[in-house]
Amino acid sequence: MTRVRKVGIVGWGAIGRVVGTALAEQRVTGAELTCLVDNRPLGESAPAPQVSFDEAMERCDLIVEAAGQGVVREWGERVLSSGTDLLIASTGALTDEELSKQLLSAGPGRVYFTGGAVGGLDLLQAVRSLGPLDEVRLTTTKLPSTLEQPWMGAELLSRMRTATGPVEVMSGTARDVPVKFPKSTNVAASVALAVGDLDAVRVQVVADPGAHHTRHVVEASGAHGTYRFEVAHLPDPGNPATSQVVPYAVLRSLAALAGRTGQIL
Ligand SMILES: NC(=O)C1=CN([C@@H]2O[C@H](COP(=O)(O)OP(=O)(O)OC[C@H]3O[C@@H](n4cnc5c(N)ncnc54)[C@H](OP(=O)(O)O)[C@@H]3O)[C@@H](O)[C@H]2O)C=CC1
Ligand SMILES: O=C([O-])CC(=O)C(=O)O
Repeated sequence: MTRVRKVGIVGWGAIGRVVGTALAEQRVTGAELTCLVDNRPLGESAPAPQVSFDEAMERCDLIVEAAGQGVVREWGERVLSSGTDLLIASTGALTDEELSKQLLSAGPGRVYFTGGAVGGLDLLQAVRSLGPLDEVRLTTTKLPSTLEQPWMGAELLSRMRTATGPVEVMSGTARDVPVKFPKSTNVAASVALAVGDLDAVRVQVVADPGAHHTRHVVEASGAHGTYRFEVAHLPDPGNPATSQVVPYAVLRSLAALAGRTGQIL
C-alpha cells in the first residue's frame, strides 16, 4: 500500500482555503489534510486543527506554502531540515539567490514549486537541455488596484488610478520584479526557475482597468525553436491579485506528489 501524505497548509487565504477544502473532502488521492497555520484565529469552521509552524513540521510530511514570500524566507530551510517536504506558491522568494541555493541544497525534505498561474513551464524547462534561449519575455496585465505598492510615488499611483487603458507600471528582470510586487508577480520568478536564469527573463507589468481577466504572456525563442504561452484567468473574487486557477494548480502539484497515476508531469 502506498503511504498517505500528511499535508499541512500555511496560509488560509484565497489559495489555502480551496486547497484545504479539497483535501478535507478527500479529493486528492493519497493526501490528507492534517493541520493549518495562519496569522489569524481560524475558528471552529476550519477543517483541520490550527497549529504553530513548529507543530506543523512535526505533524506533516508535506507543507504547502500559500502565505507569502516572507514565510518561505523565514521557514523554508527549517521545514526541509526537519525532513518535511515543502511545496512553494510564493516562488518570488527564490529571487534571493542565497535563499534559493540554501533551499535547493537543504534536506532531507525536498522543495517543490507549483506552476501556479502560468503554463508552459514544463516545456521551457525541457528546452533548456537543447541550449540557451536568446530571449524570454513575460508580460503580466492585471487590474490596477491589484498592483498598487507602498513604494509607488504619487504620480504613478495617480496614473494607475485614473487610467482608461493599459499603463506600464514596471519593466525589469525576473530578479527585480517579484520583489517589487511580492503578492502579484511570483509568476516572473516561476518562469525564471523554468529557464534557469533570473536575469534572462525580461518582465513588463501592466495595469489595465479593462483587465477583467489577469493575463500572462510568456514568449521565448532560441536556435531550436520559438515558444508562446498566453493565459487569461478570472481573478479570485475575494483576492483579485490571485487568479482563480492557482489553488487548482497547487492541487495538481499535490496529486503528482501524492503519486496519483495518470498525472501529466
Ligand atoms: N505562483 C503563483 O502563480 C502565485 C503565487 N501566489 C503567492 O501565494 C501567496 C498566497 O496567495 P493568496 O492565498 O491569494 O493570499 P491571501 O492573502 O488570500 O492569503 C494568505 C494568507 O496567509 C496568511 N499569512 C501571511 N503571512 C503569514 C505567516 N507568516 N504565517 C501565517 N500565515 C500567514 C495571511 O494572513 P494575513 O492576511 O493576516 O497576513 C492570509 O490569511 C501570495 O502572497 C503569493 O506570494 C499567489 C498567486 C499566484
Ligand atoms: O495569480 C496570478 O495571476 C499571478 C500572481 O498573483 C503572482 O504571480 O503572484
